[in-house]
Amino acid sequence: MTNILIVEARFYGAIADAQIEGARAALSAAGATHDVLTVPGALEIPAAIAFADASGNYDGYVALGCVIRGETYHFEVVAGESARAIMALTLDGLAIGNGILTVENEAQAWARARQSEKDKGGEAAKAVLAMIAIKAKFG
Ligand SMILES: Nc1c(NC[C@H](O)[C@H](O)[C@H](O)CO)[nH]c(=O)[nH]c1=O
Ligand SMILES: CC(=O)[C@@H](O)COP(=O)(O)O
Repeated sequence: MTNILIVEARFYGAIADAQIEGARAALSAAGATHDVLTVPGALEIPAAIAFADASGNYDGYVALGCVIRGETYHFEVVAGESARAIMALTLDGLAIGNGILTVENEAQAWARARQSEKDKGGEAAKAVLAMIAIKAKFG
């Protein structure tokens, strides 16, 4: 049984609630089990995944969060560094679906958070399941 850890950054709680619905629906449809771990913000997601991976309990991870541009360069730091660190973990052999939204405003976030044609949470869940299969194919 494939077991996934969803690591959700709840910086924007209502958006996080919508995102996780799509991820959960996709994982359930695929017959995968999952746990949920909550972190404060997107910058904490990569370390939380690394910490959890040490347990050996998970076949893969779904990263969920929402980074909305503000007035300062901090958007680039949070959006860029969370993505870079997640990519580094994948290159270390972890299967991770990155569903962290990096958007200009809340409207763009909502258009991608709910289960709709732009369901990034569901997309990230499907991506990690695909990568688990690819990883298994090559041993
Ligand atoms: N501005 C956003 C943040 N900022 C917080 C950081 O992610 C981090 O928690 C803090 O710097 C402490 O280490 N996080 C988001 O997820 N989304 C944002 O829009
Ligand atoms: C992405 C962020 O860190 C952002 O929400 C912070 O807003 P600001 O750049 O106005 O401090």
